[in-house]
Amino acid sequence: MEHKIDLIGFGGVGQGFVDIIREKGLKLKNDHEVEFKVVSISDLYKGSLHHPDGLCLDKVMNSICESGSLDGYPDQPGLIRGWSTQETIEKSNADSVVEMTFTDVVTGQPAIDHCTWAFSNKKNVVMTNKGPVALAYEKLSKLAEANEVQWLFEGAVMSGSPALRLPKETLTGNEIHEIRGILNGTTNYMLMRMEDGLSYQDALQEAKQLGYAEADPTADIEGYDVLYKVLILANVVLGFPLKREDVLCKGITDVTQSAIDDAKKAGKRWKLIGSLKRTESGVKGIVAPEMVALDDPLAGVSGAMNAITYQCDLSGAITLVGAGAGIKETGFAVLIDLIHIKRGREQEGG
Ligand SMILES: NC(=O)C1=CN([C@@H]2O[C@H](COP(=O)(O)OP(=O)(O)OC[C@H]3O[C@@H](n4cnc5c(N)ncnc54)[C@H](OP(=O)(O)O)[C@@H]3O)[C@@H](O)[C@H]2O)C=CC1
Ligand SMILES: N[C@@H](CC=O)C(=O)O
Repeated sequence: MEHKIDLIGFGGVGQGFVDIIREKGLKLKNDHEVEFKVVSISDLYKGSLHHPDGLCLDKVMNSICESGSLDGYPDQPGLIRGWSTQETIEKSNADSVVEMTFTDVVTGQPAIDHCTWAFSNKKNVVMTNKGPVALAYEKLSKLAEANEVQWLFEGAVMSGSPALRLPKETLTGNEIHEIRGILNGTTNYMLMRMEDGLSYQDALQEAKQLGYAEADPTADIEGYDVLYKVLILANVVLGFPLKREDVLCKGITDVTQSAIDDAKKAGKRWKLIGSLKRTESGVKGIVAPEMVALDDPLAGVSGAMNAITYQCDLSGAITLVGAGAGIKETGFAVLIDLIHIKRGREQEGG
């Protein structure tokens, strides 16, 4: 079965996903009987390409490596250059749109528009962008449902670790009354490197180079990225429409070198924690740094690794530890969502 896709946003994650398809395309075809064909790529500065029969991904990556843009992709009959993102989503022959543009922590745009255009044109959306899920979950879910398409976003929380599919599918039947975890790879990596003696700025620089940080890393260090993940977990896992303004949010900007040294002396370690708790009046969410004791399981989760614990009424506490950020890991999240869409189509007899 062929599954045609548009890639919207072609930065680290987009290119990581393309590399996975280049490496594993044949195996995916053999194991899952699916061939993912990238028919369009649209990026703000790198340009855009569309070919209804599919783009050659080796040539795409050669062009990116040589010029940093898609301009070096060779001409061929049927190739269209220069479509805007809207034209790409509305005019291409793709089955699914993969949205990997930057996460806007105030408006969720332009990614909310990207979803709206895709659903209105009967296209599934897979996304790693957190904005639309955190800010417009109810509205966009309804639009996807009305158009009988799927909206999947496993990569939005803990990149390639199944932080959403685990509670939604494997733990289903439980009542989850509390969720707590380390939900940002950049800050967890920075806190580890600052314990090693690196300055705040050098630690941030490393996290950027490793592809963990947001395009504007203020979102990581001020806690907004965790705030978004907390909103997603509240809406999607707890089914509660928590809003941004309901969550107390504090990042790691006050965690200075001397605060790190004080924690060390006390046999503790700083971690940026996101948590949600059901209360009589709804769901309470908090994002803040905490000093955890070294024997707390969260203390051992280091670097870009993240961890999340779901407190369940039947199965007790279940903790998932895995990558919280990373190019290949987030590319995998896109792949697994696309495989799920393909499985869903099979079940419907499509
Ligand atoms: N990196 C990670 O570990 C993870 C990332 N995510 C999320 O995935 C998304 C992508 O992350 P990542 O690849 O690292 O980020 P990058 O900043 O590397 O890539 C984002 C790309 O989107 C492009 N872009 C921005 N606005 C538009 C637009 N309006 N239309 C088309 N393209 C646009 C940018 O273009 P240009 O640079 O040319 O301006 C850039 O190439 C983000 O939302 C991020 O929050 C989620 C989980 C983990
Ligand atoms: N910037 C984020 C990327 C994944 O969501 C992080 O560091 O966790």
